[in-house]
Amino acid sequence: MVEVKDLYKEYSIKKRGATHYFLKRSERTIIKAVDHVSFIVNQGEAVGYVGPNGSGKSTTIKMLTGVLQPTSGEIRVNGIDPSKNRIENNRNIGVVFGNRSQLWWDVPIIESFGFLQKLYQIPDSIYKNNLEYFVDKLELQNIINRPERQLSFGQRIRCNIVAAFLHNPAVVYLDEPTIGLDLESKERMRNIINKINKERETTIFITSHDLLDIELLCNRLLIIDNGKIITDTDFDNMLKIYNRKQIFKCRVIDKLIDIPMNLKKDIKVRRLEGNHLEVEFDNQKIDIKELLEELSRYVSFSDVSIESMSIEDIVKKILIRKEQ
Ligand SMILES: Nc1ncnc2c1ncn2[C@@H]1O[C@H](COP(=O)(O)OP(=O)(O)OP(=O)(O)O)[C@@H](O)[C@H]1O
Repeated sequence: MVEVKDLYKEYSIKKRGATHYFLKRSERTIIKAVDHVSFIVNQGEAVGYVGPNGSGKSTTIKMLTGVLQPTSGEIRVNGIDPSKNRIENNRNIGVVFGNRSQLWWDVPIIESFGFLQKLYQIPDSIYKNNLEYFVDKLELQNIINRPERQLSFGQRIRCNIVAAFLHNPAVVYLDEPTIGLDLESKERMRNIINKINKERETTIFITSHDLLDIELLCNRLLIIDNGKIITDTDFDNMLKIYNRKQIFKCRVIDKLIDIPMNLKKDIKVRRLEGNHLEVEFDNQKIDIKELLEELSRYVSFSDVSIESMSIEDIVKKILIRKEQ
């Protein structure tokens, strides 16, 4: 279980023109990277931690893994304070940073795994089982005898996934685990993370700008913006609320009169570019016949389709609504 209470982290950066090594408060700018955040993640949950660039995701993960010390607030991961008991905490957790490796650059991958076995004191039987399982599932047979420096980016990430899961951690943090991967590698990665989460009840805490990762892997979504959690929601519940909103797309043949952004209450123009028109409507309040009648007052159209909102649309909407 991951318990986070009133977590706060500020960075202090030098103002332009400040010259001294020890700076007065007036010579520093304070950035509130994580601003009094609280949440609990139960064992076996898969939580997506999502937000715009600079919203505080990596800073949170660094504090959860014990790399950074909070300015104030409390973290307990299975009862352990990560920054005070880093070694003990490391036995419980696995970490994958999409842009950083935890393997040794010049050493064959299998030897890196061997070092990790010693470091985490993984019993031989567990190590052997896990190694066989991951090598097979991630198709690493032909790469584990080569050093990391000889591997492609995708192969390196796959090896790092194994490194994170070898010691059967209770919690795994994944920071942009599929960044830079091709579609097939992303799918393979998601499948294995999903399987481990379901079969071993490993808690998964994942940040990704690819919201399909979140949609396919998580059952709960935390949205952070400017260091604050603005949404903490069960995924199914969120979809139920937002899937009432649907997107009507069509090709405009002729414009009769200028189309306003808000047609009727609950019908909004999302996009009008060239002859491509997209309209958002609430399917609980507006039926299709009513929508078509309303649109026909402004345009004639063809090639009609209706789609549900993507997770990306929903997150954007939540972020925009918060700004207003
Ligand atoms: N070492 C640092 N020193 C000063 N400010 C920092 C430092 N690291 C991060 N920040 C600032 O803290 C805020 C949060 O950054 P963080 O890296 O946690 O965001 P993020 O949500 O992970 O962003 P991204 O999606 O771009 O990776 C940003 O304003 C960032 O500029």
